[in-house]
Amino acid sequence: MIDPVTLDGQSAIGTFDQKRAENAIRELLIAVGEDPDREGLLDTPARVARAYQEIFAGLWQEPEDVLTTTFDLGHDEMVLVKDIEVYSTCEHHLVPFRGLAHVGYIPSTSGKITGLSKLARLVDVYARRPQVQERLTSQVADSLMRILEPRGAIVVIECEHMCMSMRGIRKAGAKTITSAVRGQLRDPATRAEAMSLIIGR
Ligand SMILES: Nc1nc2c(ncn2[C@@H]2O[C@H](COP(=O)(O)OP(=O)(O)OP(=O)(O)O)[C@@H](O)[C@H]2O)c(=O)[nH]1
Ligand SMILES: [Zn+2]
Repeated sequence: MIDPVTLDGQSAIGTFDQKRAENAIRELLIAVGEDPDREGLLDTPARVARAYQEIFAGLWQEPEDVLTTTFDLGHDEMVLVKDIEVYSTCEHHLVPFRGLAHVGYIPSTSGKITGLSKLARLVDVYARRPQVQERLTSQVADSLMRILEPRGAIVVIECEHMCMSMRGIRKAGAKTITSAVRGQLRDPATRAEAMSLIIGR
């Protein structure tokens, strides 16, 4: 048994094992009644394993890896990046959920801010793990608060879960909306301002 390492409340065993993933996909194909030796499936286990390495790349990253560039611009009002594409994987069914993330924060009084693209990279670090939407949302907010030390942060994520549309209850189009609000953004007026920026399309 390999000791797991803990990453923000999630655990991982630390490395991606391509051969093990390939064997597992081959076994899965047999289990569903397929023939993994037919021509069209010969390269599939290796291909799927590589795809999983990409889809779960966030397991080998820390938020500190992406929230590197910070500037002291002296801007101490809200910064909000909205409509960030999110692709993640439901940890219950290992099928995708996808949608949009909106990430905002009020910089510290010193005006410590990060590059705009880094907010989208931060979402990716956590989205590229086996996830539930609630945890993804709070991990993004909590790591922003920890690393940038802003006065407040808000993260709103809206996604369609394929486990609810392509199987199970089969309700295509249903959207799940989650939010995590920290610090001064909990103040009703500030929160309302952020929400109106997010909702106003
Ligand atoms: N809270 C939460 N639930 C999720 C998320 N992704 C999937 N789920 C739910 O996880 C639950 C798992 O329920 P189970 O009863 O164990 O699994 P199941 O029999 O496959 O459930 P059904 O999807 O209802 O067929 C389902 O209700 C999913 O909709 C998520 O990000 N957050
Ligand atoms: Zn699911």
